[in-house]
Formats: sequence, structure tokens, C-alpha cells
Amino acid sequence: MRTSPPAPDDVAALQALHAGAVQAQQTLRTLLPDLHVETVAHIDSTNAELLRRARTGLCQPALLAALAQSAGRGRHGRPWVMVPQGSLAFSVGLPLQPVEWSGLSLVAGVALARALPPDVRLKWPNDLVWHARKLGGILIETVAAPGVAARYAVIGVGLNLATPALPPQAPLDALPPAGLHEVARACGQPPEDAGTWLARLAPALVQAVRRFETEGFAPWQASYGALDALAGLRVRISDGREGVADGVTADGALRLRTADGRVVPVQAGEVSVRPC
Ligand SMILES: O=C(O)CCCC[C@@H]1SC[C@@H]2NC(=O)N[C@@H]21
Repeated sequence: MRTSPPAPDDVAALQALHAGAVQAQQTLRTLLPDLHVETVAHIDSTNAELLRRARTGLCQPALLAALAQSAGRGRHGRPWVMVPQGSLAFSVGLPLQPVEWSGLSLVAGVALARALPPDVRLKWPNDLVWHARKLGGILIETVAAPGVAARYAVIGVGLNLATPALPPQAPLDALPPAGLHEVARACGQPPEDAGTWLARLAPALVQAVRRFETEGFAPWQASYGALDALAGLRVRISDGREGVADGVTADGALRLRTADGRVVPVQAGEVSVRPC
């Protein structure tokens, strides 16, 4: 709990973030007229908060963004640490009833990558990368929505704006981090604040997820392929399997071409790139 008044920088940053959320709400007013938007200075985790609300029956579409998270979480129970010098963290929550859930995180990745600078790519299943460095990630969690057939899906997005220092305990096969300000500099563009990115990314994400709900992953397969950072690389899956990454299947599994020439679908796991 905060005991001192927010610093002026926090106030300005929160206003900018809020302006981005309101702009996203405007963009989405036809698709999601009841979208609730909220921006907070501090929270444990935007994903955790929307899931808590859904469990108590608050299942309306929501966009929640935060300047700081004390318990941000990533995939596989890992912590997600925001860069204090510049970060974007938001979650979109909405009741969802897709024909098939597989591929949702890949669709979210495609939508985000398309709204980010041109060189941003996707590392299966849901890392946003730039020149083999991690810019951000996506964490999707769902909960049963009381009284309705749909589940409530919470799609959390964390993006570095500033480039984080490499943590000393980083595993050797983890991707080194990158930040969007650095990407903008490399493209000769000025850096943009978290609110500006939120206004672009949240609508792109919601529009894609709504389309996924009715059409599934298959129409996204080619778009994913065009953004696939792993295509043609030697990879190792966290379960020990190795091979060459060969795109994704029509339901979003990673196609792994093994040494004996077979292609096996990998439904889940962590992927590390091996030296050639
Ligand atoms: O790369 C990953 O493992 C996914 C990271 C997802 C982090 C975001 S930040 C906003 C939302 N709230 C969380 O606690 N996690 C997601």
C-alpha cells in the first residue's frame, strides 16, 4: 500500500497511460461498447486482478493497465519484472467462447507484432522479439465465468520500453532483453510513451481475438509464418526434443522437423535456439 503521495513523474505517466486507455476504448466502441477501462499506478498483477474480478462475477470486457506491478507474472510461473525506466503492462479481459482454444496466444502475438515496428517477430509460442532479443511477452489465463457458457479470458501483455539490464542470474539460453525505445532509435523514430503504445496495441489485440473466436487459428497460420522468428532454426524443446523449427500447424502447434525427417507437432513447452 502506498503511504506517500505519488511523485509528479508518476502522475504524468499515469495520465499518459490513461489517455491511451481512453483512446483504445474509443477505437473499440463499436466492437466492445461496454469495455471498461482502468489505469492504476500500482497493482500486484493486472492479470491476477481481472481474474479475481471475474471469479466474483465481474465478467464485463475490461482493459486494465498499470505503471507498476509488485507480482507481475510470466509463463510457467515465472515472475515478470517491469523495467522501472519504462514499461507497458496491461491485460484485456473478456468472455470468450471460441470453437477451439488452441492458437489464441499466437493470434495475440500476430496482432501485437503487426502493431509494433516492422522488425518485431514472434518466438513460439508467445514472445515478442527483435533481432533475437526479447521485447515482451503474453500470458493468457482463463477462468469459468459464473452463469455463462463462455470462459473469461485474460490476455496480459508486458513490453519493455527501456532496455532492461541483463539479470545476472539469466540462464545462458534465455534471450537477451530489448526495449521499444531502442527499436524506435534504430528505425530513426522518436520514442513513444506507454499510453501511445497502449492505444495502438489494445484495439489490435481485441479485434484479433474477436476474429479468432469465430474463425479459429487457421486463417492466421500464414500471417504467423511471416512473423516466425524460429523458422529454419535448430531448436531444443524443454522436454528434450531437438530439431529444426518448421512453422506452425493449422491449430498453432510448433512443427518440429527431427533428425529422421519426421515433422512432429509440439503443443506446449519452452523453446531454446541451438547453435548451428
Ligand atoms: O513472457 C512471459 O512470460 C509473459 C509475460 C506477461 C507479462 C504481463 S504484464 C501484464 C500482465 N500481468 C501480469 O502479471 N503478467 C502479464
